[in-house]
Amino acid sequence: MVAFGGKKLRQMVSGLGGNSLGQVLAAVAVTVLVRLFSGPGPVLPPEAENEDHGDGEEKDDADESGGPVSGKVFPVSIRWRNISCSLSDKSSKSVRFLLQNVGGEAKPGRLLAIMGPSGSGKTTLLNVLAGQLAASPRLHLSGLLEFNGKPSSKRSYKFAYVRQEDLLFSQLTVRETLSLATELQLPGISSVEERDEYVKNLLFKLGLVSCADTIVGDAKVRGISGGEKKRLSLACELLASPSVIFADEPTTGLDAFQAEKVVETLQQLAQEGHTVICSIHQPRGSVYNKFDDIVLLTEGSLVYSGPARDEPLAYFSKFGYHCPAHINPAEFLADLISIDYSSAESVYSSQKRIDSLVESFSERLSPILYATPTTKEVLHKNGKKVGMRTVAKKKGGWWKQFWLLLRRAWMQASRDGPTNKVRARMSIASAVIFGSVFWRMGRSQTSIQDRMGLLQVAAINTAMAALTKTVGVFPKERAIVDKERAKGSYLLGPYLFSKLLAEIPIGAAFPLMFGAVLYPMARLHPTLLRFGKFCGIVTVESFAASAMGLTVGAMVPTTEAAMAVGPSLMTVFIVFGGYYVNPENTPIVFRWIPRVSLIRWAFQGLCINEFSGLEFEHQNPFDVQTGEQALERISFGGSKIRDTVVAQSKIMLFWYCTTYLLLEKNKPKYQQLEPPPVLKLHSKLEEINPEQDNQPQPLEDQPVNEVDGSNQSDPVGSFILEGAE
Ligand SMILES: Nc1ncnc2c1ncn2[C@@H]1O[C@H](COP(=O)(O)OP(=O)(O)OP(=O)(O)O)[C@@H](O)[C@H]1O
Repeated sequence: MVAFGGKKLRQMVSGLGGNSLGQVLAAVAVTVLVRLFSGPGPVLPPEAENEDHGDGEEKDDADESGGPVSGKVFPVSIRWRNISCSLSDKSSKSVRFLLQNVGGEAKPGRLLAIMGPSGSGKTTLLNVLAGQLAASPRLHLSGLLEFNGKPSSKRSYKFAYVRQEDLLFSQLTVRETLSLATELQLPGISSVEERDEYVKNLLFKLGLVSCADTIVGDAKVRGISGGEKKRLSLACELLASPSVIFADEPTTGLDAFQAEKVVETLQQLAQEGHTVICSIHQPRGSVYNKFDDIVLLTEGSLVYSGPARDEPLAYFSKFGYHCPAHINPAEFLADLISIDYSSAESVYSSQKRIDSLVESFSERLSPILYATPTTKEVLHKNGKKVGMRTVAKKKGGWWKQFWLLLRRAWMQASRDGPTNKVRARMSIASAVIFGSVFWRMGRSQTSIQDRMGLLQVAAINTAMAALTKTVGVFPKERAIVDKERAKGSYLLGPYLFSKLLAEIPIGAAFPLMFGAVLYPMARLHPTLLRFGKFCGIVTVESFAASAMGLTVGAMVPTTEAAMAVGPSLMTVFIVFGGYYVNPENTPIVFRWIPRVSLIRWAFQGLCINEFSGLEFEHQNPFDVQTGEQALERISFGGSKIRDTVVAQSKIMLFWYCTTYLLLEKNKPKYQQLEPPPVLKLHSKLEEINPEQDNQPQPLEDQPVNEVDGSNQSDPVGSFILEGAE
């Protein structure tokens, strides 16, 4: 093992001149500064805030739904009752209700908006309905949820979940995004012409024709607009032929025009037979008028659930709250159910008003009768047609997936000009700075330590550059991949393998640039073969560091966490990088680290490449005369460059396998929906008063599940659910 640490290092420093250590420290400091000031990190897809993944769907039900372009949709009604979601705080032993006894209904052909002030529970309810509420031991979720009269555990329909953040590859054009998604998700469309036609129809349907050949873009390169991104996300989701479309705040961050276009698209999809549910904060009047139904939430409680437009205004006017003429009803409703924090009295009075509205509505267990219930005829009509035009859902084979993903990964990596420019500038800048610090090293005794110092910082710089690039990008890309894999678009193997291959040419370019500038400047061992080996060693090290970055990105949920974990982990490998500490002098538990440190192996390879065959000027008999003697002093004598390559390959393989296993294991988990306490349910059912004004139908009378003809209103039996997936 390395014997060149601790005391020997001090001896060397004093023996070979203190300047060398100063140079090393200066070079390390420069590395850090270059990293800090070399501009923003690379960006792949647009920023992802919620790491909530996986658009769930029933994969075995492909034949039930028509293709998105055909317009034939399998109709699905959703009903929910007594949905409560509580969050327990162990420290204070308190329980906070995020949702309390919420009920409602969404029907095919109708656009339902979940509205309410910020923090009222809109997203929570949407996630519950989609079975996508992230699992947490602090959460407790109970209630009744059924789809076409069947418990949610037995649902057999497809749904799309359009998230607030748009998870798209930034360097692909709109057409390429859809075309690749079609190839991956619908391999049944085999001919290019057919696929182009399919994509063309989708572009037309979603109003994306004018931007079809524009790249999606990101924070660095302007691409399509926010509204277009949202519609592209919708288009990608429609490929799965969903019956139900969930959209979480689809208008957030959009200007009024774009917001209206997005809601118009949702309305159009609803009119084609999809059941569309979206959460929305405070829509403008023209947007509000596009909703067929609304659910109004405040502080997790229901204030109104039923038809939109004039009905809620009529309902609230019964309590003396009249919407003034020419006022946006959405604004009126938002004001009505928001707490006014302007003064103590206003807080008290608005809270009182909200409490009484919640209480009034809770007295009606079932929501107000929907204006245009879907008839049996419509459901059967649509139901019969589906399947005929369904595109075969059999996924393409391993190699087909691999080639498609390789194409996509290559387009993403090679077109990302700003990121590649930043990386190239960073590589050249660090090489120039190190080259200047270690300018034209001679063959004096002091140059031995200079050389070692330079090779160590070169190994550190290469590893850190590759690691930071990967951890900065991969968590975001993982969100897209998780989403696509949840749809069953492809397997993990082809994805990882294609990513590895696509990134080889670009990943190799930067260490090569670094080596090409640094090598002559520092006047390292001056033969072409040694130069080639130097570049080869740093390139292999760079790939090993990238592989480690993938593992970190697969292990933690966000880019920020990966940025914290990755460099910290690398610091351990730097400490045991072969230069700073002799592992023999460390506690036994740490002595294995150098064997797995990619920095140490790179350093060892670079030292062997540099020192073997070199001769140094010497005056004293104890001076180092040859490179081999210098290698002996750091315990690298007798080692070969091949050892480095083999060890780095093993390290790389280890990190790739770990990434694979982590990605397989770290699938998102969702909160289970438990049935509400039976007694509570019974007592609530007994409270139903069919005589009440505006009273919705009692559960027994509600027309649901016309598709299979069964009576879905079985008040207890069919309501006992096992919860979302
Ligand atoms: N897993 C969770 N852990 C802790 N608090 C949570 C969790 N999920 C939701 N909340 C809290 O529940 C409340 C409702 O959140 P939710 O995101 O559903 O509100 P929202 O109406 O969608 O708000 P906004 O319009 O601001 O997005 C918030 O106060 C939120 O902090």
